[in-house]
Amino acid sequence: MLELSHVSRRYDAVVALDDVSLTVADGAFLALLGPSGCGKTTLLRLIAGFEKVSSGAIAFNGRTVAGPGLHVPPEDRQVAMVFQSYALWPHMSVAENIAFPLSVAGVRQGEMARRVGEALEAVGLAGLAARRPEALSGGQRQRVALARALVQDAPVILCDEPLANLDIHLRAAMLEEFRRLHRDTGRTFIYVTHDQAEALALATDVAVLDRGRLSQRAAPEVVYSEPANISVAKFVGEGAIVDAVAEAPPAGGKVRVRLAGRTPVFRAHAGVSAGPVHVLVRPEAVGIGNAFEARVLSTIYKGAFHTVTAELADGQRLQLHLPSAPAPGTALGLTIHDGWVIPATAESPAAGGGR
Ligand SMILES: Nc1ncnc2c1ncn2[C@@H]1O[C@H](COP(=O)(O)OP(=O)(O)OP(=O)(O)O)[C@@H](O)[C@H]1O
Repeated sequence: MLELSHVSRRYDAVVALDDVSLTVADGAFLALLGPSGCGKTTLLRLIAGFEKVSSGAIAFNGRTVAGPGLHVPPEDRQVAMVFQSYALWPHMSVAENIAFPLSVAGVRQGEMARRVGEALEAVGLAGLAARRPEALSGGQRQRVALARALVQDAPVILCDEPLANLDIHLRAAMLEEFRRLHRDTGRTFIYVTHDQAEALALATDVAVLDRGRLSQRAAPEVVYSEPANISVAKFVGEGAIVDAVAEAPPAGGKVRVRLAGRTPVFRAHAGVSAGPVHVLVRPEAVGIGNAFEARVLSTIYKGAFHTVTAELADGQRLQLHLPSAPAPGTALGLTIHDGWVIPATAESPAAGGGR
């Protein structure tokens, strides 16, 4: 188990990470998610040991590796890292690149050859052992980097946006690859991404960072359907955040709100009290019905459906998916099947609520 306790990292006046505590169970796939500059890479580099904590502590299986006056170097932490840039040696073959960490660790030739062979097999590159990185595609290079991480037998694999440089088709194939390797190897993966679809697809746990602080750490389904605050709600998934007024504190996890002249009942965050609230409404929770009068503002063709932005009577906007595109200005009757009520904060939703 990996445990971070009150970890902060400052660079002069910049607070890159602010009092982050979290635990990662053995065999988990934790996605670190958040907007650019929120501290994801810093957190990964602190775990790897490439950076020192300013305060707080990091422990692997009860052994403290970073803390006040203590900094265990990366090579003694039993972690392996996969970088966005692949970081392969251009003058070495694929096999030599993968063997490199083993030769540094003094592993014998015979065992090295066996382990390199297994790692090549695991990532589907058995036929390319003698190639140089320059003669590989981006996806193949990333597989080499992945094999070099796997070959080390480190129980924790740290991945820093490994798919960011790949085109959309390769990303999908490599997503499958990461998922399969996680399942087959039983290792713990900590995976930095700013792509929420990637995080939701791969992770057993998601940690969302916002300006250096941990906003939420939960299963992907929980982060999606019950975001802890408005920054998580805005960052993960599609949908609109609308202003409403809760009529009373929630009871049994539900609350009645006043919204655009109606009083629907929605699921509610435990921190909600009576008064102004925000409501996250996902497009799949909105359908044609007769609860809310609305008017079509715009549509975007998405292949399998059209994403329609519609304006409610009070001027707030919702999104929904429809099989065909109504013309702008068309009157629509809508129903909202589901909403997630978040306490109102100083931070107000985007103008009009839609994204
Ligand atoms: N070596 C450094 N010196 C000064 N500031 C730094 C340093 N490294 C990171 N920072 C700052 O710390 C904050 C967090 O950076 P970090 O790279 O961890 O964010 P990130 O979430 O990984 O962003 P991105 O998705 O853009 O890679 C940023 O404000 C960044 O400018």
